[in-house]
Amino acid sequence: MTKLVHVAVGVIKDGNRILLAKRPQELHQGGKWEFPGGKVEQGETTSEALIRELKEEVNLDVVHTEPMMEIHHDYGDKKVFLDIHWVENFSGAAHGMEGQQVSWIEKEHLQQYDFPEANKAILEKILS
Ligand SMILES: Nc1nc2c([nH]c(=O)n2[C@H]2C[C@H](O)[C@@H](COP(=O)(O)OP(=O)(O)OP(=O)(O)O)O2)c(=O)[nH]1
Ligand SMILES: [Mg+2]
Repeated sequence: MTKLVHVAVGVIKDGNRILLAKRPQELHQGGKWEFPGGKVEQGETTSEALIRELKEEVNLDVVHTEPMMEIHHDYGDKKVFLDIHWVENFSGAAHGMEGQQVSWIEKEHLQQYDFPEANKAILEKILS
């Protein structure tokens, strides 16, 4: 049986730009670009998990998140439940706290990046 992971994912918006981070090579789906986020721990809401993860991963102070969409995806070696929120209310400057590359990308250029398979629907929603 493959494990199921509940992930809080943030589509962080600053005007027309969205924040992307590059997944470290050694992780699941490594080398691909992602929307920052991470596993929801026991007792946390998705929003609480996302606020914690965004501080840990990219050093942003987030005040509020807004549910956007949910995606279930089976990678074969891992099943993920992506609980995706919009993040528009934050302060600070984005920095890759774990040494990962982070980049603000214009919406129109997002399709040029290599994302995990599950992210297709997120891209469509951002561009809709
Ligand atoms: N943060 C994030 N994760 C994504 C996206 N798309 C996508 O399929 N995922 C998957 C990749 C991972 O399997 C999982 C994210 O979990 P994570 O970042 O907490 O897990 P991890 O690989 O760092 O840690 P581990 O489970 O290997 O211990 O969700 C995305 O846009 N953002
Ligand atoms: Mg993570």
